[in-house]
Amino acid sequence: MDNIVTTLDQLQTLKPRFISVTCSNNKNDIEETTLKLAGYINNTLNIPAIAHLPAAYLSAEQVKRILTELNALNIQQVLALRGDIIPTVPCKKDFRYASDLIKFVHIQEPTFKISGACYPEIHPESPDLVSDIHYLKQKVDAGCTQLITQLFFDNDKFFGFKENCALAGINVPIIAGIMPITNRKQALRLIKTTSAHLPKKFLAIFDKYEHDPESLRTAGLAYAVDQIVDLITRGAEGIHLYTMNHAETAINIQKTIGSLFNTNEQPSK
Ligand SMILES: NC(=O)C1=CN([C@@H]2O[C@H](COP(=O)(O)OP(=O)(O)OC[C@H]3O[C@@H](n4cnc5c(N)ncnc54)[C@H](O)[C@@H]3O)[C@@H](O)[C@H]2O)C=CC1
Ligand SMILES: Nc1nc(=O)c2c([nH]1)NC[C@@H]1CN(c3ccc(C(=O)N[C@@H](CCC(=O)O)C(=O)O)cc3)CN21
Repeated sequence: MDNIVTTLDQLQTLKPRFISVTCSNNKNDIEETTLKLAGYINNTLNIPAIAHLPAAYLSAEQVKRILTELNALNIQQVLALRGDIIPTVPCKKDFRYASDLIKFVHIQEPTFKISGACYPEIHPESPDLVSDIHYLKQKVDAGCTQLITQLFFDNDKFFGFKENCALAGINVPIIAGIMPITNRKQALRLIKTTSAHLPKKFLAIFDKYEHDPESLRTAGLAYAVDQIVDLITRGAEGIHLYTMNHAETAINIQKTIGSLFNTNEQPSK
């Protein structure tokens, strides 16, 4: 917890438009972890916080209580998720899909800004693109005010996805989720859970610096910077950095291309 607070204090100096605080379905500890940290970000650092709310394993009563606690902390933004399914643990019945949760939050707390997750390369459980976009439209119609993407390394996938969203009448801002590679093991673990296409240029970095963590970090950061410049210049509405609790990643990006962020998001975790 102390480490995270130090990281957050460093991130504050970057004045991001928001900082989101993740939460795992695995642990069932949203009140002690996510809410506490979100409260610190929102009320001590004065940076708007978005609390991740994965609800597949929560009851409506539990979500109600969490929303009340968020209100008490003066936080009115959530990332409404189903979250990762734990194969050995059956889900609760109230929020089978994120759209069920979005509807519920929208009714309970009509003033909340609700973000939803989206998948430029299709959610791994979706049978095809059409059904994925169909259910994404349902999430937006249920009350999402913005979408944040799963991490990706190939910008063309993102822009293709944005076109498909526009065709489907999905008109809310789509914030691009970028994970600068700082740690090989951690990156591989997360990439495995996504269907992210790894471009040749990206794989070359991974191969060349397999045994050189310092150079991997340097090259990974440069890759992210290149990706972000391309996203901004081609019209992305915002960038969300998955900083994995490493403030220096965001600080380095700010130093290099911070002036491009005037009209864009630049948050973390
Ligand atoms: N803290 C975070 O940032 C976390 C993010 N995640 C991400 O969240 C993902 C799952 O959550 P969400 O995207 O919110 O889930 P979601 O409910 O929007 O979608 C999950 C899957 O169900 C499908 N689906 C959605 N609504 C449906 C419906 N009514 N009928 C049939 N199928 C439907 C979707 O196309 C997708 O394949 C995980 O796979 C993971 O990538 C997971 C945990 C934490
Ligand atoms: N499938 C999936 N699940 C997620 O939870 C998730 C996504 N995708 N995509 C976007 C973000 C990124 N998230 C992340 C990414 C990394 C860590 C992480 O660094 N975890 C630590 C372990 C933390 C712990 O459990 O103590 C690690 O070392 O991997 C956590 C959440 C959550 N989100």
